[in-house]
Amino acid sequence: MSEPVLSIRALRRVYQSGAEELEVLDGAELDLYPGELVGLVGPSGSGKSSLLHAAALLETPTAGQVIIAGQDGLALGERARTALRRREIGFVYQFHHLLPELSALENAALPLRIAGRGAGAAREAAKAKLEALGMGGRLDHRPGQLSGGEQQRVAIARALVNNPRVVLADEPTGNLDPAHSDQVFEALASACREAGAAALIATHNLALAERMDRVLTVEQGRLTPWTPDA
Ligand SMILES: Nc1ncnc2c1ncn2[C@@H]1O[C@H](COP(=O)(O)OP(=O)(O)OP(=O)(O)O)[C@@H](O)[C@H]1O
Repeated sequence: MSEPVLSIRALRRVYQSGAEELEVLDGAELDLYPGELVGLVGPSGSGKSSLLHAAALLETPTAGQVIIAGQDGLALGERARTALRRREIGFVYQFHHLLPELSALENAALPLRIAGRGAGAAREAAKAKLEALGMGGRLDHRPGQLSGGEQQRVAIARALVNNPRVVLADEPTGNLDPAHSDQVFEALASACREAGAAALIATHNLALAERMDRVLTVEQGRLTPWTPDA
C-alpha cells in the first residue's frame, strides 16, 4: 500500500474564550492516501474547520503532528512551513476569496506566480485548469462578473494549479444552491481525480458526502468513520 500523503497524529486544539477553555480536537488521527476523496461531516461547531486549518498548516494546533508528504510540518520554521504548504496543499474555502481586480485567469495563475513561475507558463497552466473545469469561456472575466458557482470553479482551479498532492476544502459548495452545489462538487471531485490529488472535503451536504470514497466525522474531538445510517 502506498504511503499516506497527509497524516495527522494526536491533534489537539483548545481555544481560550475568556476564562473558559474549549477543547475542540483531542486525539484526532488521520491518514489520507494518494488519490482518495474523503468527506468530513458533523454538526456546526464540531471542529471541521479547525481540523482543516491545522492540516493545511494555516494554524498551529495546541499539540500534535501534521505530516505532509513525509515532512512534519509543525516542526518546520515559518518559511519552510509556508513552502511546504504552497507546494503540497491546495485549499478551497466556502467563500472564494478571489482577488476582485484580477481576471479568472490571473486569479488561477496566482499561486504559480508567487512560486516564481514565469507569466506565460503560469497563464498556460491556469488556462488548462480553468478549461478542464468548464471555465474556458470566462478566462478574462473578473470575479464580480461571474456567478457563485463560476467563482468557486476559479477558486478550485487556483487551488489545483500547481498540482498539489493534497486538496483541503472547507464547505466548498456551502454558499451555492443545490443544483450548482452538485455541479461544483462534481467539478472539484473530477479535478482531484484527474490530478491524482487526495482530498479532504468538509460538507453539510450528506448526499455529496456519500459520493466520496469514505466519510469521517468529528466526535468528541476525534475523527471517526461515518456511515449514512449511523
Ligand atoms: N479562534 C477561535 N477562538 C475561540 N473559539 C473558536 C475559534 N475558532 C473556532 N472556535 C470554536 O471552536 C468550535 C469549532 O469550530 P470549527 O469552526 O472548527 O467548527 P466547524 O465544525 O467547522 O463548524 P461549521 O460547520 O459551523 O463551519 C466552535 O465552537 C467555535 O466556536
